[in-house]
Amino acid sequence: MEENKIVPTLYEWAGGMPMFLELFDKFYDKVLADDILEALFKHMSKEHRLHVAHFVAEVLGGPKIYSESEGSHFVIIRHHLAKHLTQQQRLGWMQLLLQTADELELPDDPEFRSAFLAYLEWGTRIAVINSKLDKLEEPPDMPMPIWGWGVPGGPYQS
Ligand code: HEM
Repeated sequence: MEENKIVPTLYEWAGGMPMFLELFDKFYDKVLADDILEALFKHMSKEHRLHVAHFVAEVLGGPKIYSESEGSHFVIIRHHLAKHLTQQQRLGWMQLLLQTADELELPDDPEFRSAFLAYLEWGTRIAVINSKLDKLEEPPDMPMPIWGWGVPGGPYQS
């Protein structure tokens, strides 16, 4: 990355809130049509897809809609407790999300995709770990995660 360039957040580079809303809307449509994932999600609330879109957008540098009016990192972890998620389910979740990202033509530059994938790997593995627990020992005011560009430092801007 060149010097003196303003580095956008991952949220901005992805396309902002309209992109996150569409991404998770289409993604959960696919989840409900998926043999492996349907049973897990068939009772999810109407707001589920909106909350996940707001959460991921915030982690990637977007507005604090999730943490200020919908939940917290503690709350999101609590949603996964005792769900006993499997690696097969996690991989199915990842695969459908990445497929949706391609279909919606999220930026596919190596810098963005490697950072986005790193966050998804981290977040889904945390979800699986927490799903094996029955209760949370963490403090309720634990901070929201914040994800950045990692080693590339930003998108390639010529
Ligand atoms: C980055 C990764 C993930 C994020 C950010 C995330 C986010 C969330 C959020 C915000 C909720 C609560 C939604 C609400 O307010 O109604 C939730 C619930 C849930 N998540 Fe995740 N999640 C992730 C990964 C996963 C994975 C990998 C699975 C399983 C394959 C999973 C399964 C579930 C289930 C079963 C629920 C409860 C659904 C219900 O209410 O019936 N999550 N997740």
